[in-house]
Amino acid sequence: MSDALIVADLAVARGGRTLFENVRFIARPGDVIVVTGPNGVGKSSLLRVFAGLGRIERGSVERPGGGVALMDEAHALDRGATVQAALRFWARLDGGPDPTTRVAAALEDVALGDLADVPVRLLSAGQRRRAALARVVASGARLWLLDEPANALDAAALDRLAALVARHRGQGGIVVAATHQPLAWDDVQQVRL
Ligand SMILES: Nc1ncnc2c1ncn2[C@@H]1O[C@H](COP(=O)(O)OP(=O)(O)OP(=O)(O)O)[C@@H](O)[C@H]1O
Repeated sequence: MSDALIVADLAVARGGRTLFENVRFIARPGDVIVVTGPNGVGKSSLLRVFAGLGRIERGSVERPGGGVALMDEAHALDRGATVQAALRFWARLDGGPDPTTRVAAALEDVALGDLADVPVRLLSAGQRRRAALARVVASGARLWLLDEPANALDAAALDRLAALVARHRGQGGIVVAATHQPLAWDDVQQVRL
């Protein structure tokens, strides 16, 4: 297994229809890929394939070693649990040492430390998105797959997201983000579907 995400001549279908084809790129440690395109073109489907959750019609995807974390609506936090309990559940599933410490640090990273004991169902839309980002941060995975990470975020939260992405790439991480919003991140590769 290499340390890069290698995508070769990829085509993905859903419901018997080819969504896109001929997607190819290589993302090495420190690289950020921003995927754009109109509604329904298949951005979320592409991230699911990178996470190993979707079917490939043609081509290939080679994932880097070091784990994958997908932030999307399907990986919602337990609405009845407190923020920290919901995150610890995922941190334990993701594996690695000391989930409690990792979750506490990730909550500080997204400025949700003060809401650690609040039930997930009481969070605002932007706070929920920050909690979902904390799940990805706490996972310790090398490859972050972020589906619409900027949705519902205010200016301060957008700055923190950018800083966390910069820190992750500085540590040799790889980020693939699907977005409708312009992301003010430096030095990214664009993939348009
Ligand atoms: N489970 C499914 N079975 C069949 N088709 C599906 C399924 N899930 C999604 N699709 C279809 O696949 C296509 C791509 O959906 P996807 O969510 O990947 O697009 P997207 O580019 O992320 O869209 P958006 O910008 O609206 O978030 C859509 O036409 C959608 O209807």
